[in-house]
Amino acid sequence: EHGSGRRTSCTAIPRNWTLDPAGDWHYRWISLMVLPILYNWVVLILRCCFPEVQEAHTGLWQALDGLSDALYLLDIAVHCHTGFLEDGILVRDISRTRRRYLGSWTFPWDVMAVLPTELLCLLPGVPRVPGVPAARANRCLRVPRLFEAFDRCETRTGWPNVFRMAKLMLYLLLGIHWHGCLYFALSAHLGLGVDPWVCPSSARPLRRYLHSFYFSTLVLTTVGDTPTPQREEELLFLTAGFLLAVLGFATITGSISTVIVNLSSASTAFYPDAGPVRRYLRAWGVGGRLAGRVVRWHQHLRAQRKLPAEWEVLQHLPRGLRAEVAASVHLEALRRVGLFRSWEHGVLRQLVLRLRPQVFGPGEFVCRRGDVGREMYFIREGRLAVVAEDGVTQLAVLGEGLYFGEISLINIKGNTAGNRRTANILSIGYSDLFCLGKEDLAEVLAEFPCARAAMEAKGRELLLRMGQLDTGAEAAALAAEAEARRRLQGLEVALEGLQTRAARLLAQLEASALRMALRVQRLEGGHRCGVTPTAAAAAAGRGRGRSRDGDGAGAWRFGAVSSSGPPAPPGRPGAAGGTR
Ligand SMILES: Nc1ncnc2c1ncn2[C@@H]1O[C@@H]2COP(=O)(O)O[C@H]2[C@H]1O
Repeated sequence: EHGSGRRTSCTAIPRNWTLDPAGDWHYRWISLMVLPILYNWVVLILRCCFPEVQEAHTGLWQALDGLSDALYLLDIAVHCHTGFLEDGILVRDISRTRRRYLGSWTFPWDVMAVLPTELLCLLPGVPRVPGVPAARANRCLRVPRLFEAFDRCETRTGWPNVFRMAKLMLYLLLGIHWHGCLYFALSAHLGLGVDPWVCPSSARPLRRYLHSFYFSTLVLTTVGDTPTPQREEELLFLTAGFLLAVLGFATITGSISTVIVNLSSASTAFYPDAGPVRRYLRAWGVGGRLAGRVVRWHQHLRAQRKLPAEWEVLQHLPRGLRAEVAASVHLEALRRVGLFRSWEHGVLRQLVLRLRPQVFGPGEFVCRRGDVGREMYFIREGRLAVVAEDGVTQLAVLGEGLYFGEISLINIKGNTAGNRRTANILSIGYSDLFCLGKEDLAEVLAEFPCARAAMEAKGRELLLRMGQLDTGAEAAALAAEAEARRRLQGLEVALEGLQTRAARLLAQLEASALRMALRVQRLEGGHRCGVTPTAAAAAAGRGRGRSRDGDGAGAWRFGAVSSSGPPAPPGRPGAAGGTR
């Protein structure tokens, strides 16, 4: 979590260390900060309203107050050293994190929460009570940090709904605690035990507190079974309490019901709801055994924790993360499929995203002979029978780690059924399958010719056994394939020969162009100061370049002898002057 390795001379902590706001250490720290904040929220009001509690343990309160203040101050330092995200990158520069915190809205609140307001008691005229609790009321201003800690914990915990319930209960208890303390303060102001409504004058502070807490529970839970208020102050206090109960408690109980609804909706997100299907069946008058099978199928999913709708649950995750989650859940099961055993981890991770879990109940046909094949299946759990045309005779039983339904998808030569199912497949008990679509299978097999070969070999064997392989057609297809391959090879060889010939012709053309240039130079040499061999060669070279561009022989214009002359080759000053 450190910004750099620079260390102070007296401590092992680097001076410019920073915390990652999403990291573990930050989480631990804000979880720790819950304690002093709750301490101030619970104890200050208690000490204010129950002076005997304050006086009985003055030393303890002073020590705890000091500790809470130290944590508050330390939290400001932690704030200054907490990184932040900018363009998705964590900024760990201390000067920037500090500047950001000082400019944030929380900073003034944090400072106000640690101001030593109890020093006001030292002013002349103010009664000198050590650690006056009311003067420390500003310590309750740290509550945003408490909410931050709760939010973080809610996202991290594996039991968010339990946590939400616990949080609501805490708010509830805190509300009753504050109301009880205020009730006792009012009772003490009016006189303890002067009428049935106020707190009785009991000797023990615990008893007084418990009575107040009980009274407030009755008021705030709107039970209302309290003694009738006698005085105006009592009437006002009770009315305010009931109003608070209506508003606050309605909110809290509403939140609790939301949590409960969330609990049930979380499970319906995992498992399909049987209700609508049952209502649909009832609406169409479908009952009896079929409706029973539908109900039993839904029950099986819940009882065995089978999640056929898991992709809907994961759909909002980015693809890479989804692949990792799916792989961590299903990879072990995929490894048990013989076909995949030798496949690489990365490939299986890609494959797992294409697989759809499906659960079939007892006696259900997964596919029927003659249907067009659109997907194949890998058996994760369960037993399935290959059933003869009579629908009863079992030709084979397939179990965990095997696959079926591939023959109609992979176009085996000589397969008389074409793209139609060659057999009936019946689920004997409940079968948990992975389903792979035809297009997805084609893509996977294109990447893995070995897997295709293995599948084709197995499929051929089955077709042969079932008498659905036309060996003549297979041989003809193989021969046609071999012939096509042979022709293709022939065409490739011919093409290669043509390319060689074309290259040779081009070379000949260039050579003759060069020869011609030299001859022209020699012919002109007698009359004028002629073209140098170098310039002629350069001109020939230019001609070569053109002819390659497709300009052909027409591009040769004896540039070497034109009035402008060819440009001088780089690095040879004076060469241009030597063209004539
Ligand atoms: N005798 C058999 N033993 C095992 N599996 C079979 C047998 N006959 C057919 N199958 C499988 O059942 C599947 C039915 O659909 P397909 O024809 O697509 O592919 C078939 C094979 O995968």
